[in-house]
Formats: sequence, C-alpha cells, structure tokens
Amino acid sequence: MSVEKPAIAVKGLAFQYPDTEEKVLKNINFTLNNGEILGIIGPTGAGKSTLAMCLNGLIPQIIPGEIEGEIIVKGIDVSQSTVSDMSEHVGFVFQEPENQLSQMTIEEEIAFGMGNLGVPREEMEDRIIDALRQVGLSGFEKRSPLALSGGQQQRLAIAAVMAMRPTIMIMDEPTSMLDPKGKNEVYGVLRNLKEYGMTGIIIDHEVERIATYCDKILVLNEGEIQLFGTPEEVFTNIEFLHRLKLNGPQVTEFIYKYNQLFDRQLKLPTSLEEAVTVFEKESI
Ligand SMILES: Nc1ncnc2c1ncn2[C@@H]1O[C@H](COP(=O)(O)OP(=O)(O)OP(=O)(O)O)[C@@H](O)[C@H]1O
Repeated sequence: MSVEKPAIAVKGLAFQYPDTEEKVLKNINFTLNNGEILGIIGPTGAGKSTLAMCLNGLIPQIIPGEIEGEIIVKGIDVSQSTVSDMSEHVGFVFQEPENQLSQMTIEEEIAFGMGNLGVPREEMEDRIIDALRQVGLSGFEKRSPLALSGGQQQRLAIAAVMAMRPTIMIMDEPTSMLDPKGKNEVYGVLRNLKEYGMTGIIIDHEVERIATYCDKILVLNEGEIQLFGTPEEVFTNIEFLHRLKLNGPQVTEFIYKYNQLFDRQLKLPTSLEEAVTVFEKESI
C-alpha cells in the first residue's frame, strides 16, 4: 500500500541571517498533511516570515544566510531545487495587495505569473476563468486592478497565484491592510483552497479567524515552536499563550476569565458555537 507523502515535512530546520547574532529559527520540526490549512502565529520578530520563506527556497537562495536541516515539499528536497522550480509547487501572497499587482487589466494580471511558467495561451484563458471564479471575481476580467477594493485586490493576488496551480499556498499577513469585510473575503477564499485540493499556510495575528478556519496551528516564539496542534489543542493552553504575550480567541478568553471569577472549570471553547454548547450544558 502506498502512503501519501505529506505536503510539507520540516526536520531540524535552523536559520541565521548574516547580520543577526543569533539563529532566527531553531530546531523547527513539523509535518503538514495534504489539504490541511496551517495558521502560524507568534509575537513580532518570532521568525514567522522567515519560516515561510524557507519553505519555497527564497531563503537561503535569494535572501542569504546559514541554513541547517531538511525541508521536503511534496516529496521534493527544497535545497536541491531552484526558487523558480519551487514556484510551481508553492505560491506566495504577501501583505500589501497593491505591491503585488503590476498589470493594466485583471486578466493580464493573472496571465503574468502563468507567462513566467510557460503556460500555453489557450490553457491560460481557461485558467483565468477558473481562478476568477475561485475567488469570486468572475466578470471583472477587463477592469483595472487599481479599481478594486483592498479585499478584492488581495483576492486577485490570490487568483494570480492559484492560476499557476501550486499545490501549496502561503499567505503572509494577507489581511493586515484590510477592513473586516476584506478580511472575511480573504478567509473565505482560504477555506475554499481545500476544495481545490490545495494545502494552505497563513501567517496572521487574527486569532479568531485562525481558530475558525485552520486545521492546525503553529505557535512560534523567538525562533522556536512552542505549540503545534489543532485549534483546540493550542488555544486551550491559554495561560501558556499569555506568557508569550499572545491571546486566544475572545470567546476562549471570556470563558477563561469566567472560570477564574466564579471558580469554575468550564471547558474552554475556541468558537462561539462551542461556547453556546458549553453554556447550555452549564444551565442544565
Ligand atoms: N533580511 C533580514 N536580515 C537580517 N535580519 C532579519 C531579516 N529579516 C528578518 N530579520 C530578523 O529576523 C527576526 C525574525 O523576523 P521575521 O520577519 O521572520 O519575524 P515575524 O515573526 O514574521 O515578525 P512580524 O510579525 O513582525 O512580521 C527578527 O529579529 C528580524 O529583525
């Protein structure tokens, strides 16, 4: 029986920039299965972006430094592959949507990345239609990217990456410049990645949304993994998170405080629905 390879397997990863005194990543080990969505959280400077950039070889190939350990993405050893080859497997979406957009029309914007991969013209047309449908921007082909709202621009940036058909999508703080509506739009697309057989990684400070949309959570602090597990496994460690100056979802924090104030031991929920169930049981 053949066992499916994980989407990402990281073993003993450590990294140091040339001008930092200490390692920015230390002994990182984790595995992400195909189709899972991973949320990476941690304080500023924890090493979240650095970790993400190691996963497609951007570090150390474009941004140099001293790297140790092994990163296997879809069975490929990243250290033995070029960044351009890895871009077929791993797509990246960054914080500021407008910095990722350079073309006059939305369809040209989506065609741009595919052109770099050498996708034939007829195939491009199909992929443009498909990618715009996936992010809810069908019918916008001829518009200027600049005429879109922030949330729509970020969805376009995601569509441009999706059209390149990577199997893994990494989003580094994709919603930090967006209003709540834009944030919801981007997380809606993140949830749909699974439907298209993709694996997703999102770095964000939005713990409510991370808890709701992600299958696994990785907590990074000072370059080390502090917690890795399901949202329930991670966010119920609320006191530990507080020691790292992190908060859990508001609903988790609320029940935690309630337990303290009224000397109770209610199960800590990570979603509103779960909190309702906890209180229903409480009032029986
Ligand atoms: N190109 C670089 N050269 C030297 N040091 C860097 C470089 N990029 C990041 N660093 C340092 O590495 C550490 C980790 O940075 P990184 O951006 O990965 O953290 P982060 O968790 O993504 O932070 P944030 O939440 O603020 O984006 C920080 O101390 C940062 O100053």
